[in-house]
Amino acid sequence: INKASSSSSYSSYSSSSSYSSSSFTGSVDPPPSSTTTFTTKTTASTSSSPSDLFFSVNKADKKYTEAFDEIQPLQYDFYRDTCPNAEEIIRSSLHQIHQLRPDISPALLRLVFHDCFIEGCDASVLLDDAGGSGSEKDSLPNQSLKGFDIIDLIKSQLEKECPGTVSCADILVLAARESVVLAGGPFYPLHTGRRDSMVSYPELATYELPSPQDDLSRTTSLFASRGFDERETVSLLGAHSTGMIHCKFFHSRLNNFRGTGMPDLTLDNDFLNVLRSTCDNNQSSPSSPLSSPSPSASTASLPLSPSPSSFPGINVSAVSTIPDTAMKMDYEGPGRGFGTLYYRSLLQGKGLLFVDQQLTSGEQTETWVRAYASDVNLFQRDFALVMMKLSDFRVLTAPMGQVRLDCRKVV
Ligand code: HEM
Ligand SMILES: [Ca+2]
Repeated sequence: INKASSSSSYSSYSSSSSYSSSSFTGSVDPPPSSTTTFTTKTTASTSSSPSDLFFSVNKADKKYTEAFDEIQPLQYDFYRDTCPNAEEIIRSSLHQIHQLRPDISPALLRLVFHDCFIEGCDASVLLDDAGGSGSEKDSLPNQSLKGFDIIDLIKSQLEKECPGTVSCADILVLAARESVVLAGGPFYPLHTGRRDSMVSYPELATYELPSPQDDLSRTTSLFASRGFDERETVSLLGAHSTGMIHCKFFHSRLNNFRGTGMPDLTLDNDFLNVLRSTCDNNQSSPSSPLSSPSPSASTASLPLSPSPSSFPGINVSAVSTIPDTAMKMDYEGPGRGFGTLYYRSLLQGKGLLFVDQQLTSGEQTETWVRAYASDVNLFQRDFALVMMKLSDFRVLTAPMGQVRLDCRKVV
């Protein structure tokens, strides 16, 4: 397996993390109520980026010592000579697509998370099954992923402009960045020069991707094993400020939660009723009964971050452009934005997924939920930093990996 790092480097990456908040957006002060220490994030840094650190960590890794001298670092504007319009093509394509299919931006953000979490940001999630050995995209946690067709579209444009040059892994992280911006989140700088994996990891995707039913300790340990501390985990989940969620992912919380015969008691009562009526109304659709075990069965969905103050004004509208989402609910209310509302909803017991709501059950994580609920700038700054870290996680660079010509197939 052609990877530039070993799993043993995860912890070194985390514990010696020296990429600094201050190098990007100014120093990060703890919120007044916080008891967390910030030694890793506020320490002044001589390393200019997470990827620099990544390479210094791996230089010490004997397994890669021989090949290491050849391994190229990620670079700022890697395609400046070979495909100078690459980033602009990705940006403008996404803006155009967003006009027609606004559901695609959140889908791409989710896609990059599911790629980077499994063996790093190497576009492994985009590979189709070849030869019957399975693929990540067919694994259970990935069956509701969308946006593969959009990546294909962008890739085909880039292939016309500069054949065989821009990797699918770079397309994915750059597209996700645009998606964040389109959702009202922060812009963050990204280095490029990632290469694509030659392998798909269906088993890892099945067992290592977090589940919406996970409790806090499972979630924090999955993220910690990839070098993300609790603060970073809470900020990453702020991605749930945008997009849709199908009833099937939270339906078990509404009536018979974990066999208790009762709903999940951490759910706010009014909110519970809204969720019940939304999901149960849509159960009546003959083509999509919620009780069916089919993955595409439950078609009702909600914005991940509903405005808590606007339940009476829910506007339910059919969205014909989203084939696997029959209903979209638009909550209109004051203060809609990327970040703050999601965390405020959690504080009010209005998290849609159990895994989201769990963030308020731990001392450290709850501190961060409160901090982000009240300080959108803090959230946006942390979110930008953690997306940079995620996007640089365990990347492959030349001479490792390859640049695929078709994102679904190894060359
Ligand atoms: C504990 C970790 C996480 C779990 C269990 C989780 C689970 C889920 C689930 C079940 C959905 C609903 C999918 C659907 O209804 O089709 C969803 C949607 C989404 N997730 Fe996560 N997620 C996690 C973390 C993240 C992270 C770290 C990101 C990005 C940085 C992210 C981005 C998104 C986005 C943007 C959507 C909306 C997708 C759309 O509208 O198409 N998630 N997530
Ligand atoms: Ca991957």
